[in-house]
Amino acid sequence: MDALTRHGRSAPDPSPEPDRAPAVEITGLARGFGSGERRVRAVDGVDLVVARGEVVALLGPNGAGKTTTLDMLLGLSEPDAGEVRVLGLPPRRAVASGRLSALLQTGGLLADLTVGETVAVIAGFHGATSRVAPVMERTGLAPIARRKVSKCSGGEQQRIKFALALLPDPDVLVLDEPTTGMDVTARRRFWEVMHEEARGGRTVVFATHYLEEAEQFARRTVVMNHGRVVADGDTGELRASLGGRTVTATLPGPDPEAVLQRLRGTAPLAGLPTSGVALDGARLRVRTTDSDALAALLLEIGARDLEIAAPSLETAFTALTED
Ligand SMILES: Nc1ncnc2c1ncn2[C@@H]1O[C@H](COP(=O)(O)OP(=O)(O)OP(=O)(O)O)[C@@H](O)[C@H]1O
Repeated sequence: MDALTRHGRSAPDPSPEPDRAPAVEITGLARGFGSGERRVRAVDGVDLVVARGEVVALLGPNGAGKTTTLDMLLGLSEPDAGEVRVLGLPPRRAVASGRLSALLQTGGLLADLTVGETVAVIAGFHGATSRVAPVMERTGLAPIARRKVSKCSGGEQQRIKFALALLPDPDVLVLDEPTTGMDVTARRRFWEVMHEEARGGRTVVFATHYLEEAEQFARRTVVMNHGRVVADGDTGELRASLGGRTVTATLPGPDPEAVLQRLRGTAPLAGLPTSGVALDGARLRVRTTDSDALAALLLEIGARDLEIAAPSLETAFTALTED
């Protein structure tokens, strides 16, 4: 059996893990830095339950509290308040038993070792030497196994860290901005591998700045801002949460302004907020909940190049996190 499959775990975990405990259970989590006036509430009352096998994207602007949350999820720092359980266990026990691992932004690699040596040494710590070859293969490191870590690009070093995170065959994988430094091809390859891992039943929680990564990869997205969860749900629904569609078309005739004025008095444009209507030259752009009726009206008056688009996740994200 492929050493990477989810069913080949040879050493059963002796911990008294409740069978049905969720992959991640975070309750009332809080953590601040500094004191007095300067106190920053980095994480300010976060509740989050992630079911086993879920893939969840954690989105938020810089300083939203994502890394601080992930650090506590991994047992790297202690909360001021609240509790974290991973598979029913305190995070450190989950890490010690190899059921939880991570690819973090920080944490160095030893520059003088080769890629192959790095993976082999860490595999030794985990008692997972049989997984070295399949993990190297899966993460695309086999062709550069003899290269010194110091000669690897930023993206390659991320792949090495990813390989190290896979070595213990974890049930829960936490990734903090995993594709930083990777070019487009490497990012695509990385997510292909992650898809395979998730299909195999691993739970994946990842923080990212790339909205398209959440959109393409995570069925569920959690948006954080100022240390709190401001949205949590199906990624597609979140995208559509602003409601409506954007309808764009080129207006006919020499005086688009006058055409727009006339349209303004007609349903469904009549009554729409001005902020949702923009005219750039002859190109009209309208956000509306009745895109069918608007499209019909525009075609009727001879508008051209009609486009109807759902709001992007980026639009939803900006609306959710702007102050
Ligand atoms: N060790 C620390 N000491 C003081 N302040 C900190 C510390 N770690 C984080 N903070 C502050 O806590 C807040 C949350 O930071 P955090 O790194 O968790 O955000 P983030 O969402 O991961 O941001 P980014 O996307 O930039 O990585 C920020 O205001 C940050 O400056």
